[in-house]
This record gives sequence, structure tokens and C-alpha cells, in this order.
Amino acid sequence: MRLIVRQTAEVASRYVVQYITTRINEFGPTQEKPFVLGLPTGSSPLNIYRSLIEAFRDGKVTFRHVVTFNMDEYVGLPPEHPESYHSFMHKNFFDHVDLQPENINILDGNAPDLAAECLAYEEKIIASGGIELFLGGVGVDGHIAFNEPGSSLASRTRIKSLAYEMRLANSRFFGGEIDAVPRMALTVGVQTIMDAREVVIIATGPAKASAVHQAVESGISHWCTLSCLQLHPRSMVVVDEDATLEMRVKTIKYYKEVEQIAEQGNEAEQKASGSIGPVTPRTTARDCEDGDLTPDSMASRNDSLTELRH
Ligand SMILES: N[C@@H]1[C@@H](O)[C@H](O)[C@@H](COP(=O)(O)O)O[C@@H]1O
Repeated sequence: MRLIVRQTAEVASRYVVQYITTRINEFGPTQEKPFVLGLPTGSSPLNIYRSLIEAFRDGKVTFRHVVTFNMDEYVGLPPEHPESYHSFMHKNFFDHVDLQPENINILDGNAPDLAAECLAYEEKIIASGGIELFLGGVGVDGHIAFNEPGSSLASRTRIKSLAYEMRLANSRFFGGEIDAVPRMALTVGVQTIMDAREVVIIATGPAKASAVHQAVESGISHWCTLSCLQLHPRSMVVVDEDATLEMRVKTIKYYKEVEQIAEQGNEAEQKASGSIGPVTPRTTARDCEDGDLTPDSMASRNDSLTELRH
């Protein structure tokens, strides 16, 4: 797991946008080989969606051959309800970029057979080639998508009844009325997210500090489903300084050093190849200290991961 720390939420979001647009552009999606992107809702990704729209308008990225899968949706809320995740996504992202409507996938919380809907969603992800990059946010209790504390780390897309705390937290979107928050949702599982070839999480603000501390510095636990990313070969948590308030100074220093070394490696790589422009973070010498892999074997592992991605 990599941790990227930026001073403010805005700068952290810009980092994510730069990262995603570079990944899409380097991938070079086509009709036959689209880039499959997992997407979240919530307030945390709003800056990201705004900047992705800007990047699209400035001609820096196109979503023409991008296929999206959203993380979750409430059960029983009409899609046109202002707080449905369908509405959220169209209002904040889909309606402003060149995504093809048939490439947009969001769980149908009004499907006649909800279990079949969840199964079909998993099958569609596989049929699309698997998710290349899953972008996510995190709840104050460390949940990803609607995988609340206690969710199975092996879970897949399923129906979930929402706990009191979750409904209380989300009542801010329903005029503060907890009874207006649906009691159930459909959500991708922890394992569905883990199956993505890369996972990028944005976490900003002091309210997320405890979740980030647990996920990064503590053990893997179903009480903080974000912590499962410790097992992911290519995951990154991008935070602002406020979200690091509960972390050890030593940990932040470690991750900043890892990033510095990666940047130096990238610069050297760019100089050697004469290329310019943004480069996605690669394995660093420091990463290799975590296991018995040599930089060479890590480099070849990166190459094989790249092959798998394409
Ligand atoms: N299902 C969503 C999650 O995907 C999101 O990460 C979380 C945090 O939202 P926010 O970014 O508004 O704090 O809220 C909901 O529970």
C-alpha cells in the first residue's frame, strides 16, 4: 500500500486526477479494449469529478472508451431521486464528459430480483475484463463502498442492510432526517474491490483520521474494511494532512521518503528515455525492503503486472 500525503484536500484531489488521467492515457483505451474504472459517490470525490470534467474540457483526457462501474446504490430510492447514486453520478460527472451511456454501470436498487442484480453485476465486471482501477472514498468508520464494519473481507456484490451509524452519517444528505435514509443498499463487496488491478482511495479531513490510522498503521480487520488494501499488490491511499492527524510522525516520514525515491527514479527514467510528462508511480527501492524481492525482480514483477493490465 502506498500513502500519498498532500497539504490540502484540493491538492490531494488534483494528485488523484493527474494519476487517473495519466493511467487512462497510458492505457490507450479503444472500443475493443476499454479502460474499466470503478467509481464512488460521497463528498470526498466531488473535487476529483470537478477536475476530471475540467481535464476532459481541456482535451487532456477522453472517456469515450472508458467503462464505469459504480460501487453502490440505495435500495428502493427512485433513480431520479436527488440523493440516489444514479442522480449523484449524472449530476456530478457523467453528464459532463463523453462517456457512452451503454458504458455506464450502476447497480439497480429497484430491480425486481436484487440478488440476481448483484450476481449479474459481478458477471458484467468479469465480462468487461475486470476493473482496471477502482477509485473509492472511505467512511469515518473505515468502510469502503457500503461494506460496513463487520463485513466479510471475502464479500462480493450483495444486498446490505445499513446500520444505524451509517444511516445517521448519511442523513446529512437527506435533510438530517434519519428516517428518510433507505435501510438497505446494494454494494460491491470487499473482494470485488480487491479484484481490481489497482485501488486508489481518497480520504480528506480530520473526520477520516482514525480510519486512515487504522487502515494504514493497524492490522487487517473487518472492523475497518479499508484495511484490506494492505493485501492488495497495487493500492494507494491519497490523503490531506488533516486525515493524517492520528498517524505516527515516523509513518508519514516513511511514506514521504518512499514517494521521494519513486520521484527520483521516475526523473532518472524520463531522462534516460528522453520522455516528458507525468509518470505513474513505480516500485521503489524502499518497497523492496518490505520483502525479499530485489529491485530487478520487482521491476520484472511490475512488467508482468503491466502485461496483465493490458
Ligand atoms: N457508500 C458511500 C461510500 O462509498 C463513501 O466512501 C462514504 C463516505 O462519504 P464521504 O466522502 O461523503 O465522507 O459514504 C457512503 O457510505
